[in-house]
Amino acid sequence: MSTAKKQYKRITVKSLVDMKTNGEKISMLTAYDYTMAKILDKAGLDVLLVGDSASNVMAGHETTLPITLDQMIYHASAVVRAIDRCLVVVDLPFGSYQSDPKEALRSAIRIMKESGAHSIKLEGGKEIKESIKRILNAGIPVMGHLGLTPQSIYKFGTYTVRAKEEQEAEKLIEDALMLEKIGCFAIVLEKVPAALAKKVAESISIPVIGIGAGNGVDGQVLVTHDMIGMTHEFNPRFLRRYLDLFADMTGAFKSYVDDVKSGDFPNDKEQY
Ligand SMILES: Nc1nc(=O)c2c([nH]1)NC[C@@H]1CN(c3ccc(C(=O)N[C@@H](CCC(=O)O)C(=O)O)cc3)CN21
Ligand SMILES: CC(C)C(=O)C(=O)O
Ligand SMILES: [Mg+2]
Repeated sequence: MSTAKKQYKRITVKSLVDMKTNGEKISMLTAYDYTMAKILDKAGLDVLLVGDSASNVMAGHETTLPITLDQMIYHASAVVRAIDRCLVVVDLPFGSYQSDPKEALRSAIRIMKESGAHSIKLEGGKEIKESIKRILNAGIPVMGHLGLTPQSIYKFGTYTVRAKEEQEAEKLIEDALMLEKIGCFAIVLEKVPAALAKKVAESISIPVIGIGAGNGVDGQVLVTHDMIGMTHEFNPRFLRRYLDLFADMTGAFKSYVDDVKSGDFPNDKEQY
């Protein structure tokens, strides 16, 4: 009897670099739970990001700062249980890596060991170079994140577009080159001018994945709940909404309330 196994083409950090080399764009969305991750994996996404945006989207906080390492591990382990194909990247949350390289490595190891994820992402450039090197030395793939870095929101005060000025743009390019040099497998570029993002993508061999960074980069990422219209009153220019689930779901919930109140639900067939 044949023992045919299901063959899944799993996405690895190597596949992403190959995609850039072959000119194939990389698709990435956020996932925080099993059910959504299952749908995203089946739909053919390349990368799932367990983003610290879970702090906003899942828990209702105003910023990403409050979410804890334990909470990120809880979200990441649910996502990992759902996937057959996607590469899973997990954000190191605020406060879990900024103190020193040893703390950063400890946090990264906890994510890898306790969630089964494949890689981690940290916000920042040269300020956290030693931490990134330490994590990479342990064999953990690292994705960088430059431009708008929401964990530093209180340093800037706004979510406006970053690196519009020459000096900031130069630092961003230097940081991107450094992240490539020390061995990161990809970089997220958030809310920077399209021309700058294109220049960065053309200057390095690792993939640049943009959010609000134009079409000259190697892939795109959005927050899933934003692109399916579940979140409300978040309308940055870079967001394309593919569904209006806030309205559709509200309609469904209203119908359920009506059906319960009227006694229409359950009917004869919906009982024992
Ligand atoms: N739901 C959600 N979606 C996200 O994309 C997201 C989060 N949460 N939480 C963490 C970060 C924060 N991010 C943000 C936040 C705000 C803007 C933004 O463009 N805000 C305003 C403009 C602000 C300004 O110009 O001062 C907007 O146009 O909505 C962009 C990305 C991206 N991330
Ligand atoms: C917006 C993306 C890149 C992110 O870091 C997150 O969802 O936390
Ligand atoms: Mg994040």
